[in-house]
Amino acid sequence: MKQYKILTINLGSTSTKLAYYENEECKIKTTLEHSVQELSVFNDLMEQDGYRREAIEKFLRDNGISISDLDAIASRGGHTKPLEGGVYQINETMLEQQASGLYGRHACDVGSKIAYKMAAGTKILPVVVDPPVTDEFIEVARLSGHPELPRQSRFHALNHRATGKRYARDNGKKYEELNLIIAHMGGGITVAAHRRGKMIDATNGIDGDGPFSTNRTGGLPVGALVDLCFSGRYSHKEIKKMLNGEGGLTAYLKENDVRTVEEKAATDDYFALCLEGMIYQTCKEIAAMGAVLEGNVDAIVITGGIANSQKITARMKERIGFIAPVVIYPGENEMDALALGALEVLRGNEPLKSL
Ligand SMILES: Nc1ncnc2c1ncn2[C@@H]1O[C@H](COP(=O)(O)OP(=O)(O)O)[C@@H](O)[C@H]1O
Ligand SMILES: CCCC(=O)OP(=O)(O)O
Repeated sequence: MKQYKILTINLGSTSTKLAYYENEECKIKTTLEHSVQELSVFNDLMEQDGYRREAIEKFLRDNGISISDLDAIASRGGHTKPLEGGVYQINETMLEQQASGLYGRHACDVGSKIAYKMAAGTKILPVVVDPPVTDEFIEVARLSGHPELPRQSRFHALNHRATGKRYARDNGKKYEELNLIIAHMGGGITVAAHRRGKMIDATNGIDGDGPFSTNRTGGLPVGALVDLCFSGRYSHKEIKKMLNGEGGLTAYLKENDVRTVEEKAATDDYFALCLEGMIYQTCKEIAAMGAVLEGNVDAIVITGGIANSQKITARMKERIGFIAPVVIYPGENEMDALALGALEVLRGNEPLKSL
C-alpha cells in the first residue's frame, strides 16, 4: 500500500496545532499556545500570517520533515459561502472569499492561506475538511427574527462531526442513527444538535451568538450593542474585535487560559463568577438544543481543550445531566479528522470538492 505523507495544521484562536502523518498514523504532534499578550500585537487576524507560518516551518525543520516529501497539507478552515461537508481543495476562490471577511473571520482562515502558499508550485495537495461554514441547518433554524439577518452555520464543524462519529464508534452504533448534543469548548465555544448524522442547528462561534468563551462575547443585549455601535466611541473594526478576539473571559479578566482562570477562581470571587458564567451560558445552549431535538437525546458530548477540566465538566453535569447521559472527550479529534479527510481523497475513496 502506498504511504502518504500529510501535514495537518490547525490554527485556533488561542493555539497552533501541528501534526505529521504517514497514512493514518500520527508520527509527531505539537500544540503551541498563544497568550492574550502575544496576540495583542496584531491589529488584524490576517496579520498573524508570518508569525504562524514561522512556527509551522520550525516544526518541520525541528522534526526533519522535508516539505517536498509531503503529499498533502490539510488545514482547518475557512470562512467562505456556506458549503456541504467534505474535503475541499484550497484555491484562489476560497482564499478570496475568506479575505473578504463577508463570511466571518477566524485564525483558521490564516491556516488555509498558509497551506495554499506552502503548496504553491509543488505536487502537494492543499485541502480543508468539513470547514466551519458546513451547513446542514434545517430551515426553521435559519430564522433569527428578521429576514435581513438570517442565522448562519459557523461552528467547529470538523470536530463536532469527528466527535459524533467517535462517540458512535465507541458505543457500537452508527453516527447516522443517533441524536446528540455536542458542545465544543475551545477558544470559541459552539453547541450543536446532531440529528441522525446531520448537524441541524448550531450556535454561531464567530458572530456574537451562543455562550461567551475565552475570547468571544457570544450573544449580547442587541439594543445596547446597537447604541454602542452608533455612540462614536468605537470603529467598526474595534466593535468586531470586541465581539471576537477580545470578548468573554479576555474582556472580563484579561486572561484566555482557562487553567489560570480556574486557579484564580479558587481565591477570587470575580474570577469564580466569570467562570461560572461561561459554564452557565454553555449549559443553557445545550438545554436549548434539547428542544431542537424534541427531547430525543441519546447523549450530550463535551469536547475541546476546556473539557480537560474535571471541575468544569463536573459542574456542567450538575446543570444538564437531567437531559441525557453526559460523555466527555477532552481535547479535539481535529488533527486525525484532517489527516483522514486528505487521505481518503489521495486514495480516491472520497471526492475532492472545490469552490
Ligand atoms: N486542563 C485544562 N483545564 C482547563 N482548561 C484547559 C485545559 N487544557 C486546555 N484548556 C483550555 O482550552 C482552551 C483551548 O482549547 P482548544 O480546543 O485547544 O482551543 P483552540 O483550538 O481554540 O485554541 C484554552 O482556553 C485552554 O486554557
Ligand atoms: C467557527 C468557530 C471556530 C472556533 O471558534 O475555533 P477556536 O475555538 O479554535 O477559536
